[in-house]
Amino acid sequence: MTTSQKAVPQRAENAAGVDIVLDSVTKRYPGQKAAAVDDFSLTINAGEIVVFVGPSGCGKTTTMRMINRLIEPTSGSIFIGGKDALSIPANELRRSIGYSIQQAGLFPHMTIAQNVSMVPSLLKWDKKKTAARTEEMLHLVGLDPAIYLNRFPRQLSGGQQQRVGVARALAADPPVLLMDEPFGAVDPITRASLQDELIRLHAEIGTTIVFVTHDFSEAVKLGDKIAVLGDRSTVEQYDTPEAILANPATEMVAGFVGGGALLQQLGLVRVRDVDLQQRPTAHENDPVDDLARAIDATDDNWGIILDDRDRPVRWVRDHHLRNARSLRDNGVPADLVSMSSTLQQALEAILSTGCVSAIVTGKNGRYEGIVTIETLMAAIRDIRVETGPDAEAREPE
Ligand SMILES: Nc1ncnc2c1ncn2[C@@H]1O[C@H](COP(=O)(O)OP(=O)(O)OP(=O)(O)O)[C@@H](O)[C@H]1O
Repeated sequence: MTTSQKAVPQRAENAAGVDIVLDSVTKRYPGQKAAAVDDFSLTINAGEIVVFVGPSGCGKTTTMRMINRLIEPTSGSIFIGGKDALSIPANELRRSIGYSIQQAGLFPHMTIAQNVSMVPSLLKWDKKKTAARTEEMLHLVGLDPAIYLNRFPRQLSGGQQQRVGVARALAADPPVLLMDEPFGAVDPITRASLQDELIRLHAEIGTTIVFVTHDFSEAVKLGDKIAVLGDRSTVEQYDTPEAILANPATEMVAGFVGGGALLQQLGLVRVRDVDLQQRPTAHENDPVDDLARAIDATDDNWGIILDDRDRPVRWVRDHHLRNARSLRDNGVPADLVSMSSTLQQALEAILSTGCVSAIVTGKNGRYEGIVTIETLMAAIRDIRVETGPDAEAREPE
């Protein structure tokens, strides 16, 4: 195991989500000649995160919104958990599908408690159950109910509002969650930590998630599968991030990810050639509280335990440390890459374990830092600039 937000806790075996099947779905907006979504077919397996990624205007949002019928398809069928979504009254359908959008879409005049409890209230859950669920949801997204329940959205940061948006979308325990660029409006650091939160949350609840983004690195990080969409929601490729990175099916997909040649080029760059990130570390005999505090002070929620020769042995998440008396035997054994590993090896380590980062060791196996999927995406971007079609024509600096 390499270190990972994505791998911990392990995905629920009995996924709570349901299959979604879109069969020849077409949407033609009134007055439009061409369809916005043309004959779209895709099966989304229960409990998976599937990311729709593609250029602006290609039809991602339209496709997603047809699943909860915020947009009615012109033709085609949609089955959710085997039920014909088009034959269920739209309001009823929407209560069974969580929906989270950019800037959270919270009601500004309602408290956080009222926002989160909206769907349970509509479903006429009793007050006690609703209140308990609201608190549970805030805990789940990392917000202390004692502090936030009675606040209004304007009294929260953008990232906190986004967390409340996710809590609201999941409050009634829907088997399906639709997320339309939910993290598009927050800064990159908050965004990375919201992505990590989503991975953790999904592993706990097993909901089927359909996620729309423009950002391929976000798709790689979050997706069990990625659907790369072209014009009118044509499915250019639908596969795991690993398979898409290794074998882009079309030129358009290759344009998004850089192609197989690029992967080989990743094999030419060493881990020592990129900027490593850091996470809090502690030795096995150090006080638990010190590491817990150091982790708390970061935007991520994990750290690394070293042996007495500074070699990484395990990594821990904040929850591993709650009530722990010692760092010894705490956490998850770490798989490692070295400073001389290639970025391709680091990528393989990350992808083969479904992780989002790998711990790096240097001389004598000592801890040096971590490589994340973002580091690799940045390296890919650099390689593209250096070797892209315009590279030769460029003036030397
Ligand atoms: N209500 C509408 N009426 C008419 N045309 C629309 C409507 N909504 C979207 N469209 C058109 O349908 C096409 C697909 O739009 P859609 O919003 O689904 O794309 P998208 O891939 O989600 O785009 P973006 O990434 O920019 O949000 C676009 O050409 C858009 O102009």
